[in-house]
Amino acid sequence: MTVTETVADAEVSASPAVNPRFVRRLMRRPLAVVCLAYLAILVLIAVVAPMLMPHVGTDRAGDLGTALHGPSAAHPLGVDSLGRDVLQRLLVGTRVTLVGVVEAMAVVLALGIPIGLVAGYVGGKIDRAITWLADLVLSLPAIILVIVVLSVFPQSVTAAMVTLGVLAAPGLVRVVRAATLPVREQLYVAAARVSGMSRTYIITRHVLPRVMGPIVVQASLLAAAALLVQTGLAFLSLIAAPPEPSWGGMVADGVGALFQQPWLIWPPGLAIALTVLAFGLLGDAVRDAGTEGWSAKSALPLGDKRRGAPKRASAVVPASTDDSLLSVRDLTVSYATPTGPIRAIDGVTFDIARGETVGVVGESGCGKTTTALAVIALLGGGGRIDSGHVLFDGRDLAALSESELQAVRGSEIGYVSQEPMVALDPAFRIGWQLAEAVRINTGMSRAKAKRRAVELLEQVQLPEPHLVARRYPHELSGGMAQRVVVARALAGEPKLLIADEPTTALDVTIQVEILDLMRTLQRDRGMAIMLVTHDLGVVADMCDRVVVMYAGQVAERAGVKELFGNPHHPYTRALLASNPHNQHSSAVLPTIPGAVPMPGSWPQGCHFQSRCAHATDQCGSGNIPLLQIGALHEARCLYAHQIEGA
Ligand SMILES: Nc1ncnc2c1ncn2[C@@H]1O[C@H](COP(=O)(O)OP(=O)(O)OP(=O)(O)O)[C@@H](O)[C@H]1O
Repeated sequence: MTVTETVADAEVSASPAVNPRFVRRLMRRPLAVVCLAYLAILVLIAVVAPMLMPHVGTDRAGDLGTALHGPSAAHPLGVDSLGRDVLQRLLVGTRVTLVGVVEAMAVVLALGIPIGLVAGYVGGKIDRAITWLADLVLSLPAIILVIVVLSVFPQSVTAAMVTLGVLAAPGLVRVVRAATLPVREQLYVAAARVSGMSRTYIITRHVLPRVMGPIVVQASLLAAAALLVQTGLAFLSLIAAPPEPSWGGMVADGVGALFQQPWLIWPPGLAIALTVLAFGLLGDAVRDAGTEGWSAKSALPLGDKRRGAPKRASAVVPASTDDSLLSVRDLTVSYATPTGPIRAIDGVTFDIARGETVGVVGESGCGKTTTALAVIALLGGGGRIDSGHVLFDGRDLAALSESELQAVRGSEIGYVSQEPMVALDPAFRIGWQLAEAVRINTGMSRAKAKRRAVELLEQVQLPEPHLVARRYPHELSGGMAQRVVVARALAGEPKLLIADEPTTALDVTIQVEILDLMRTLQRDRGMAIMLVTHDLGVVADMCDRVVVMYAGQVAERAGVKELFGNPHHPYTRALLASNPHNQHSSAVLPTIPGAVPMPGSWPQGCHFQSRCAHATDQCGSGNIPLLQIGALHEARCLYAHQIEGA
């Protein structure tokens, strides 16, 4: 048996919902076991008791001579005011009580979970509309509406409990929405989108399992509330009319005979209290067992900047250069802020040819990540492409719909982020996550996709790939996790790999290994790479061409040797001078005074002028164009031709 066949049998496809580890964790909790056993017995009683004792539901009276007798051998829980056996009525009354709870909960869950997930995940206007509607429904007086419904459907348990379910669902909607918001920002959700997965698939596979904890807790509280409302309505004889036994009705009987036989309220009262307690304690135990297995590392938020970019109408699309795989043309991106939109990317243009590695460099805040995310339309936090084109293999990605983009992401463009640990879903085994990406991007069968997952792990040089496939993300080191993320990016055999600082979170020796791996994969597959990095050493080592970005603009672009040997923009020169790789003496490392201006506070004219030793008055007026220095060399500086050599 080969390594790949072994994993096909392995637990690659285990999902948290059926995860035996979860069941084991739950069963380790004595309270959970007791509550489960109690509720299981109740369900059994609800099913069996009415069948074994059909007369109990219709008996208007029993032996009146024994009425209000306390517990005895013949009647272990005593006799009610009409001479009927309390134990029998309690057992048969379980059905109507539980059916009411199940009906209400079915409605609450069927409405609350999907609507809450959509509100939290999709956001925007849909979220606002759902939240408004939920608040409106929650402000309605539930009990009064239930009573109004009962006036139309007298004594109908179903009508009462369905109405209650509809009125209680907004509470669950709010909880699910609130739990979905942070999950939506997780890198592994963005990674799933980059892998080409549909919105519905991501919501059900990646978001829903992570919000199950709050759902279970809220559902258990709502079940307890539904039980109390149901028994309350029965107490008032609004549902389950006598002689039908119900726990609420039995409490009412007990209250009627409180002074002659106070014992009568104890059996139904205790049954109600214990069942409410069981729902609550079980909910807590399920939540704790479910979250215990997740790695704390997975909780790192993605940050504001990685969510879907709105689609933009296509204008006249310029042609890309002949051999270009990716041609970014005059790309302008802005972020919505409380004070209005601010421009973060201003007219960025560059090309990446097939099989070529292009480095995008610049200080923090220059717009490298925004540019990378705009290419695959994964801008977040109110980011949108205002103008420009992202021409990829003949199509303008900036004008495609979300579903068209799904077909490109993952299968044609892979994405590797800087935080491998949070780019993997902590709830799934590595093999499952890779197989899922393979299946979605290639349409392979499940069995083939599992084998391909292990092949990919072999290709990224992970030792014992079949064992790695069985592990969860928190069981991997940072370097291993980044190899897995690279493997997943390769699942669809992309033509372009966007690597956004792929080694930043790794230590130095692992950085070298990951870069070597990317180089090897690129050579073997002829894939193009867009490498976003701060590290000029990495650029020199890996790239064919370089795009230097400063404050949202391209400051200079050239072939790597040309740029390092003959930089013409003062910013490029300053960056190279402050590069520790260039320092051969023990002299103090030069730094660039000042800081990159924030979007919204860019100066008129040259964005670099306030930090530039060559700046003149002329630099502060008008747009500074990119000047041609050589065939493939341009710099955005009025004095570019006067500035020579490194
Ligand atoms: N959601 C957002 N809302 C407002 N401004 C944002 C948002 N995301 C990013 N920005 C701003 O856009 C600018 C460019 O950010 P970006 O992350 O693209 O820069 P970067 O060069 O990739 O930086 P780093 O190397 O630190 O990742 C920054 O000034 C940043 O503060």
